[in-house]
Amino acid sequence: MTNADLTLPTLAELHALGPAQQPTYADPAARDAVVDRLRTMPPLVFAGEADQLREKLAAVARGEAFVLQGGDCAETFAGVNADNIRNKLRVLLSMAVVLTYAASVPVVKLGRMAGQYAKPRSSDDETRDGVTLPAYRGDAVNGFDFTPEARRHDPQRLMEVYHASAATLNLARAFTQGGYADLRQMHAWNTDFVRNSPVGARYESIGAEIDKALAFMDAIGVDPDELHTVDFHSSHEALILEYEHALTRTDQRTGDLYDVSGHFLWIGERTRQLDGAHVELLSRIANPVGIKLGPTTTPDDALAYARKLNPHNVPGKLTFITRFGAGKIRDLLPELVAKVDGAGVSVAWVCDPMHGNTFATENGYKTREFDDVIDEVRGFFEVHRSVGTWPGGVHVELTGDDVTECVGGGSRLSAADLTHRYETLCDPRLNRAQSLELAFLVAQMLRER
Ligand SMILES: O=C[C@H](O)[C@H](O)COP(=O)(O)O
Ligand SMILES: C=C(OP(=O)(O)O)C(=O)O
Ligand SMILES: [Mn+2]
Repeated sequence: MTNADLTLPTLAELHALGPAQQPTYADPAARDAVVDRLRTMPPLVFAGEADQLREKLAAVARGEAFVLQGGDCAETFAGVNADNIRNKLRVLLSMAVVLTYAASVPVVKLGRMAGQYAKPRSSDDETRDGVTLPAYRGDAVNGFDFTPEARRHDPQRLMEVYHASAATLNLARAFTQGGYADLRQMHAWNTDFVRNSPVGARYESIGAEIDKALAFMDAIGVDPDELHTVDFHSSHEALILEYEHALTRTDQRTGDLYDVSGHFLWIGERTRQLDGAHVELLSRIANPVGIKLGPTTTPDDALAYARKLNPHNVPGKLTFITRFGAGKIRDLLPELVAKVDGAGVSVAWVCDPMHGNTFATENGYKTREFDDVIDEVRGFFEVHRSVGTWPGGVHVELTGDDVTECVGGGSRLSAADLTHRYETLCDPRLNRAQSLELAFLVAQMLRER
């Protein structure tokens, strides 16, 4: 048994806990109709798949595997097309190959994909040229256009989240199981604009070594399935209670509850109140779950989260995703890790080096400096090394396209360069080259351990 209590609180009971960051729907009857309809929809993922992922994350908690979790800050309905999904998948697959090959460690691949449509925001409103409207909260809630109609919270969008997630998952399953993820295709994942960069060349040279190894295996008649398909899992922040509640179902095999909107769900930094609705809901499900821990998290908080979210201390059930910022991680993380480890809590530790390192440029772009991102990962490795725990993975906001949203990296993007292709609707993502560079640097940190 992975959870404490097999009953599901009602939506009304969850709302009575005063959840943060929820949409305000003007028409409760329209909202209820959407929720009722969602309750009848087939599961997007299967409970058995969530169990398999939990087993893989158990290996991470034991120090035997590494998590690569990545994707957009905010997926969009407009982004549900083959090119966009393929580009994200291939950057993740390329990064996973670099990590697996260069660091000889199994990589658990988790997309921030097929459900990542709802955003918590710092402010409820946005003002432009003296006009104030509700803030954009992700395509799950409202539209990005700065008009009163677009910014209205519309419950019908939850139905669209379901369909967009289904379409994305369907293509991801086809890509990862249907031949495209074959290791022999790894050169094809390297797109032109990266191939001609130093990091692209480095990737191609790993590719040449892998080709040699594959030819050798061919010659001796070894051809394992693992070379042809990839295990890929979906994840998103479980933010909108209506949506996650409607997709929480009892598994016929075990009688346990699963949130079938994704394989892995996490609780965000802004909704991690210990007695709050998000922690309550995710404490009832058997999926592997994560919780973002920012710099205000005390060691006792972390122990309380573990007791609540994983009362039976099941390995692989709980992931702590720390997001302290490069300037704080070395000071604040050691005590947290030491206390959790000392209490015998089984947890996978994952580093989100993005959300503690966001700043605005003088020309008004929300950005992150590539060196800060790397420095936070480095700090994460240092802390785990000093405590004697396993740095279990990274969680990054990235895209498969050649966008200009984060400064720095091999091509030294400057603040002025951000004007070229700044396309995110929420937080700045690493572009494809920056993502591959990060993979090489993390592989090196793993090797040096
Ligand atoms: O993705 C995370 C949050 O939604 C995001 O960082 C909030 O950004 P904001 O401060 O612009 O609202
Ligand atoms: C909202 C996010 O992060 P955090 O909850 O850590 O701020 C996110 O992952 O996009
Ligand atoms: Mn974000």
